[in-house]
Amino acid sequence: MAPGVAEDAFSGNGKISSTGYSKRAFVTFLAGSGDYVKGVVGLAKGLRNSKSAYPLVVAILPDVPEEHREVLRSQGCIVREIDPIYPPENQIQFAMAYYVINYSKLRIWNFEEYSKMIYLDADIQVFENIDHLFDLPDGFFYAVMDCFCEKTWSHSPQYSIGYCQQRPNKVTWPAEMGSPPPLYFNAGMFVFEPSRLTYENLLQTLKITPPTPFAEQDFLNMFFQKTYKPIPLAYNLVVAMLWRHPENVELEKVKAVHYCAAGSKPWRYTGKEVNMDREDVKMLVTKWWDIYNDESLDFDADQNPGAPEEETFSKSKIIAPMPEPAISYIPAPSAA
Ligand SMILES: O=c1ccn([C@@H]2O[C@H](COP(=O)(O)OP(=O)(O)O[C@H]3O[C@H](CO)[C@H](O)[C@H](O)[C@H]3O)[C@@H](O)[C@H]2O)c(=O)[nH]1
Ligand SMILES: O[C@H]1[C@H](O)[C@@H](O)[C@H](O)[C@@H](O)[C@H]1O
Ligand SMILES: [Mn+2]
Repeated sequence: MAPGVAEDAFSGNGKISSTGYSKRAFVTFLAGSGDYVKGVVGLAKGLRNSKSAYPLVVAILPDVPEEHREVLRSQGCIVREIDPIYPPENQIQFAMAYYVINYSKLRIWNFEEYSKMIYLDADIQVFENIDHLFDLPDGFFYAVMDCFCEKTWSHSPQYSIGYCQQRPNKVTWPAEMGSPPPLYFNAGMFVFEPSRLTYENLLQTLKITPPTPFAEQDFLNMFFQKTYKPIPLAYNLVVAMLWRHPENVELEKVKAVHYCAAGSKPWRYTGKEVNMDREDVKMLVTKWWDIYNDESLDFDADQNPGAPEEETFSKSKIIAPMPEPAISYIPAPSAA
């Protein structure tokens, strides 16, 4: 059990409380005209398959084409356009060049019509109901601890000495390197409370925070360091855990899988990249496709009168404009 979280917080059955229904939602993020829209469609269907009681909001950047917005609406998603957010200019190299667009995710703290949300990357699939996470006590930031062993971490001191918080006693943190790094979460999945105050604080803090390799993931880790509470790996199985820390993985208990390792995105999967020929990876990719291709999981507007919301409401209609920071920006590359 993750430190700091009561066992019974994970035994909920996903029932809707009479007051909480409209104030809770899942939220994902979509940028560009590429194939991540498939991930969002898969996720919407996966949430339906898991009998979730809550809708999926898709925070989209202006560069998402109208056909893709229409596909998302036809799958029951609530489409919300957001303006991009850029970090202060800096010469830093992101672990992946496109991570820069992920700072725009900070806009979801401004979705104040929801009291609690669960953020999921578009390359996550939910295989079992996780609605009970909405019942976790307010006031904390919940997410799954990351692993530092993949090459994407090669820039870090953790990677250079072979230290990973997933097995902190194998290589211990050397005293001469100071105190060990604080617990670090993967920002592909987290439970949070939208709040105007937090949102403004995030944007103000970003203005004075130089970008770092994991972009908004590093930033959120810094910002929520004191309120972060780890939750079990089953809520965001970063696929590399299968070969880096198999002793920590109980595959049959996994509820959400994060296809983030190189070559593992199901809609791009070829099986050729390193580790991609593993049987467990093939099985998880097949399970993703089974949901994506299952027509019985398509949204049925007749069964859901009134949903999804008719209109794609843009930020300008519902949110008072946020002044842009008076600093120079790194231009965002078009999304991969
Ligand atoms: O062209 C793109 C690229 C990304 N995305 C969105 O951005 C998310 C993040 O991208 P990836 O899933 O490809 O990235 P990783 O899983 O490797 O990224 C991890 O590190 C990132 C650092 O910026 C973010 O924190 C991200 O949430 C976290 O899971 C996607 O799921 C998707 O929702 C798009 O919509 N279009
Ligand atoms: O967010 C990143 C990303 O998901 C990478 O693919 C993974 O290797 C890292 O551990 C993680 O920090
Ligand atoms: Mn991801």
